[in-house]
Amino acid sequence: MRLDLSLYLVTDRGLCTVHGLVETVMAAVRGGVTLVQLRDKHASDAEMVDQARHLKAALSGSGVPLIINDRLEVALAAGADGLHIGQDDGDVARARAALGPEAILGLSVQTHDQLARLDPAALDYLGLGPVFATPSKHDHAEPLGFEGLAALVAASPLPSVAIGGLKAEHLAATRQAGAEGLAVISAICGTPDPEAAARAFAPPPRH
Ligand SMILES: Cc1ncc(COP(=O)(O)OP(=O)(O)O)c(N)n1
Ligand SMILES: Cc1nc(C(=O)O)sc1CCOP(=O)(O)O
Ligand SMILES: [Mg+2]
Repeated sequence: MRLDLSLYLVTDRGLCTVHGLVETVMAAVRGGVTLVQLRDKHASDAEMVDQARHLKAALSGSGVPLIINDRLEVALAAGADGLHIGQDDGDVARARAALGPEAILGLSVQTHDQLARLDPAALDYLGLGPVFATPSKHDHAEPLGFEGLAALVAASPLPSVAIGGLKAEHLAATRQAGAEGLAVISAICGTPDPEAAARAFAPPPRH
């Protein structure tokens, strides 16, 4: 499946109180989300496989891939399109070997040391952040700001999305920093109209 990092929705079931998880995601896809990550820190593996299967069915035919956060076994069991792991979430080479060459595999990076150590051949994209402090991830690293983001993007061997406290008003600065896209939770999940919230991230028309 084609990897378009423009607008990456990372889910938080606890914030999808108005429409529920699947309807929130599908509204956001209608609004322009290009990639979806199922992230649930509280669900059991079985619950997450169930959520992933429902999402996968709903996304079928949309061309939008479903990525699983953290849990390789869930990604495999649900037949998801890929996996996103952080620095402490397991071995990239093992994940690639288990998922196969066609799956999408993303890695979180916060520092230049981490960039220098990664194996680009095993990965498809990087999640760089946090740009800003955010209540959506309690254990996040020191915020990068746009200058720090630009320095990481410049040194990155792979396409990247920026993450952490990003809103639609940050689209231009994020692109200016060189990231291919923005990954967001609360700017879409926590809103009463996820379709409109996603649409707000559309780039302005070119003249
Ligand atoms: C696109 C994207 N980028 C970064 C992250 C953060 O991953 P990680 O550092 O493993 O933190 P958790 O999300 O697991 O709390 C991400 N999920 N997605
Ligand atoms: C899941 C996640 N990872 C981050 C990182 O810095 O790696 S920040 C983050 C939370 C992003 O949520 P929001 O868009 O609501 O700020
Ligand atoms: Mg993780």
